[in-house]
Amino acid sequence: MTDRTEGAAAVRADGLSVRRGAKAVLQGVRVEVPAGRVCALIGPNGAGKSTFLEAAAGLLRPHRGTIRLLGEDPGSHAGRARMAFVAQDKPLYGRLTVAETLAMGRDLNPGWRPELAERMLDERIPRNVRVGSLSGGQRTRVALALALGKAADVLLLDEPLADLDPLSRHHVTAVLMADAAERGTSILMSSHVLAELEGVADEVLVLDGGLVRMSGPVDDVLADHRLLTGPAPEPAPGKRGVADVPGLVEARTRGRQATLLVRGDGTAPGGPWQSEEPSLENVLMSYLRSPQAPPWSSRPADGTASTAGTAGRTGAAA
Ligand SMILES: Nc1ncnc2c1ncn2[C@@H]1O[C@H](COP(=O)(O)OP(=O)(O)OP(=O)(O)O)[C@@H](O)[C@H]1O
Repeated sequence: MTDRTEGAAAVRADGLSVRRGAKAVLQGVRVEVPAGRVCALIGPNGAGKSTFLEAAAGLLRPHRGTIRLLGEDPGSHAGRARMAFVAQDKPLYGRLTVAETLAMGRDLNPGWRPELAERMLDERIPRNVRVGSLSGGQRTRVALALALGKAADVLLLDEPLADLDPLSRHHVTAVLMADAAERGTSILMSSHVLAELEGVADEVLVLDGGLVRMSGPVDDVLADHRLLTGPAPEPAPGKRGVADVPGLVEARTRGRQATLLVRGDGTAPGGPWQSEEPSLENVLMSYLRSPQAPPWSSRPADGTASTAGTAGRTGAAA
């Protein structure tokens, strides 16, 4: 690591706007993903996740603002050398065998580490078959092996788990976490598999409509939210309802039972309420279902409107 980039964020976007054709996809994104962490990039279809990853990989240039990868311009030689990117469609040369693909990785990357690449594969992926004849999930494993073998400082992975069976997902996440722990690799990976991010991601970045909805450490996200479950208060004129709860992100009612996700300590009228720490999936689902809830960030420098612990009235969804 050079002095210039020592201590730099894995990815830092400052007022980042990216267009695709005439469409403004990312709109002034300001966010910092710390180095040495596994960050889950979440958001609905069309949110701008792939666009953000492609900008971080130097494949799309900003229309406005900047994006830096470990302090480097991702389009520069230094930026490209420190990063490996696996695109959503996992492009590979179908006519090469798996062994030839790995040999190509070795020839193209001076720091190639064959033992790291091998961790992504197993005996069910024969080395002598053409990549074009592998299943989608097997091709994903080969694309991830190429990325891991490069021994890059930052891995940018676009839906690496999407077409993997449950065992392969488990294997791939274990290999990625081991790489992060052993080499301090920074990993930014998009995913729709929210339940499987728990225990894997230590940071979360949520995009929606090209804007940041949430960013920060998972521990802070969980510590700053509560899940309240109890009898829904009877609506009555002049009486506080669940929609008035301070810091409310989302209220859902089923029959007489209400479940509220609130920021901060979150007290609600009526009750008794059972208060518990939500799962990461609880929190992410509530934010994705409640576009009116203000963004959340533990880092005031990030491009969200409020910070952890600042519970305010945020609206309700039944
Ligand atoms: N090659 C392209 N040309 C023009 N517009 C594009 C192109 N690729 C994506 N877009 C548009 O950019 C927006 C963001 O797309 P992007 O692929 O970044 O979203 P995403 O969050 O990765 O979605 P998904 O979860 O479906 O993969 C969408 O509205 C999409 O229509």
